[in-house]
Amino acid sequence: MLAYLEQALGRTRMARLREARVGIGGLGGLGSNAAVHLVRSGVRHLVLADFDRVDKSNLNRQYYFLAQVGQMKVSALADNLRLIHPDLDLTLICERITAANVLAVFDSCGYWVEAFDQAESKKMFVTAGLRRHKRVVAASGLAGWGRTDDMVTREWSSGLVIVGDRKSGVDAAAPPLAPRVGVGAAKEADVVLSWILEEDEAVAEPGEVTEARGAKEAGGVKKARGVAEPCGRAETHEMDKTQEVGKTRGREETYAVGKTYEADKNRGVEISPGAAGSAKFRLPAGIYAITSQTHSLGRSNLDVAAEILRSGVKILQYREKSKVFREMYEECLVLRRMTRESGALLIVNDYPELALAVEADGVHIGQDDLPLQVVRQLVGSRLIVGVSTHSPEQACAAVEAGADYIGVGPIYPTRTKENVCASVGLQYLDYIVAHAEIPFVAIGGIKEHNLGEVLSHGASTVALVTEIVGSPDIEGKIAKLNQIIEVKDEKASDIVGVLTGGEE
Ligand SMILES: Cc1ncc(COP(=O)(O)OP(=O)(O)O)c(N)n1
Ligand SMILES: Cc1nc(C(=O)O)sc1CCOP(=O)(O)O
Ligand SMILES: [Mg+2]
Repeated sequence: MLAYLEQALGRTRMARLREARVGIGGLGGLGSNAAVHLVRSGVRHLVLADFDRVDKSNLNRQYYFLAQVGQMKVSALADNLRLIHPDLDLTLICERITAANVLAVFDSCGYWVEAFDQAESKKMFVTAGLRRHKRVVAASGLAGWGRTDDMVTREWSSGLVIVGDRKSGVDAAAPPLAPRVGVGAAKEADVVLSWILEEDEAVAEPGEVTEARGAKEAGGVKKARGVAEPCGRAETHEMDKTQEVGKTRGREETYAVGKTYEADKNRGVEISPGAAGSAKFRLPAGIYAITSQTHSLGRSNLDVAAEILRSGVKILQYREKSKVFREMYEECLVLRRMTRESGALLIVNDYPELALAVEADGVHIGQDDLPLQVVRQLVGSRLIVGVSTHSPEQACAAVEAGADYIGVGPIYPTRTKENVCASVGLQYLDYIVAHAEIPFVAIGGIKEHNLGEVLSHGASTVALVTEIVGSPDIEGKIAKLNQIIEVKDEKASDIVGVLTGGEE
C-alpha cells in the first residue's frame, strides 16, 4: 500500500503524511471510518479517543465487526486499522473527552477530527482546537438518507471546516445510516488529507513568487489536484506546458446566460479548483486592503500603504488608475519591499507584466481585463491570480479556468469603481459561500457599519478601498474593523450551535 501511495503521491507528500499527527475525538460512524480513510491514505500517527464499547447497534455504520461487540472501541479500531497497515503509531485514549482533558489528549496533533455525537462535546472540541490554532474539521447534518449532494464541505472560519448539510440531525425519522455517515467521514478525512498534502503548497509565502505554490514533482511536472469538479464544460485546457492539467469531472450543466442562480442553487452546482490545477491556495482571512491615490485625501499610495501595513494587514492590492506605467512600477518596487518586511502579500491590479516585474505575489484581473487563460499563460504558476466575479456564471468560468481566488461583488453600491455593475447584494455572496471551493474575497461598498453583516454571511476575507484609504486615521479605522472581525471569529466557534447531535 505504501509503495503504491509513494508512487502516486511522490516522496515529499508521503513524508508529510508520515509525519502528520491527527487526533480523532469519538470513534463512532464518523471517527472510525475517517480513521480508516486516513490510514489508507498513508497517515501513521493517530490519537484515537472514545470511552465506549462496540455495540451491535453500531455495526450498521461503524467500522467494527460482530466478533468485536463488547470490546472497547479504541482497541477494536486499533486492531482493524493494523489489519490495513501494521506499522501505525496509535495513541489510544479510553476516556470521555472533556474541556479538562482535551488538550492533554490532542495538543500534540496539528489536525483535529471532530466525530462526537453530542452537540456539547462537538462545541467543546471545536472551541478548544481553534483556540490552539489547530486545523479542525467537524461534521453537522449527516442523518437519514438521500440528498448526499447537499452535504457540502465548507470553510467556516480560518482553521475550521464543517462537512454535512448542517440540518439533518438524528431523530426518530432520520436515523444515522451508513451511506450519509460514510460520506461525512470520507469528507472529514479528505479535508485533513488536503491540509496535509497541500500544507506547504497552499500558503503563499509573501514575497516568494516562484516555486512556493504547487508541488514540484520529479521531472518538473506539477500534478493538479485530483478533486477538481468544475461546473460547466468538462473539457481541459492546455494552460502551461509544464503542468498536467487537472482532471475535470464533467457535469451536464452549463450556465445559460441570464439564468438566475436561485435555480442553480438547488442543483448543488459546486465551484471547485479548475483547469489550471494549481494546489489549493489559501487567502489570509481578514482585511484585504486596496490602494487608490485619488481617494487618499492627498496622501501618497506609499504613505497610505505604510500605515495599512503597520496595522498588520496581510494583503495589499496595488490598484492605481491615474498614473503612468513607470510611476506605478516605481511605487510597486517600494511596496514589494514594504510588504516583504511586514509579511503581507502584494497583489497588483490589472497588469500581469507589472506584477511579474516587481515580483509581486499575485495579480488581480477583472472581466474587462486580459482573459484569465492569457494571464495564466503569462504568469504560469508563479503568481496567484485573482479574478473579479459578479455572478455564478463568472465564478464558474473563473474557477474552471484556474483562478486562485475570486472577488465577489459589489456587495453594496460603490462609487469607487467606474462602470461597475449594479450591486449584487448579499445573495451572490451567499451563493459563493455555499458553493465555492476556492478562496474568495467580498468587495464593494464595505464599510465599518456593514462589515459585520458581510462576515455573518460567511466571508472570511473582505476587501475595502475608500473605507480605509479615505479615512483620516487609517490605523484607527483598521483597528475598529479588526475589532469587528475578531468578534466574528469568536462567534465562529459558536458555529457549534448549528452542529447537530447524534452524528455517529
Ligand atoms: C479583490 C478585488 N476584487 C475585485 C476587483 C475589481 O477588479 P476589476 O473588475 O478589474 O476592476 P478594477 O479594480 O480594475 O477597476 C479588484 N480590483 N480587487
Ligand atoms: C474595485 C472594485 N471592484 C469591485 C467589484 O465588485 O468587483 S467593487 C470595487 C470598489 C470597491 O471600493 P469600495 O470599497 O470603496 O467600495
Ligand atoms: Mg481590472
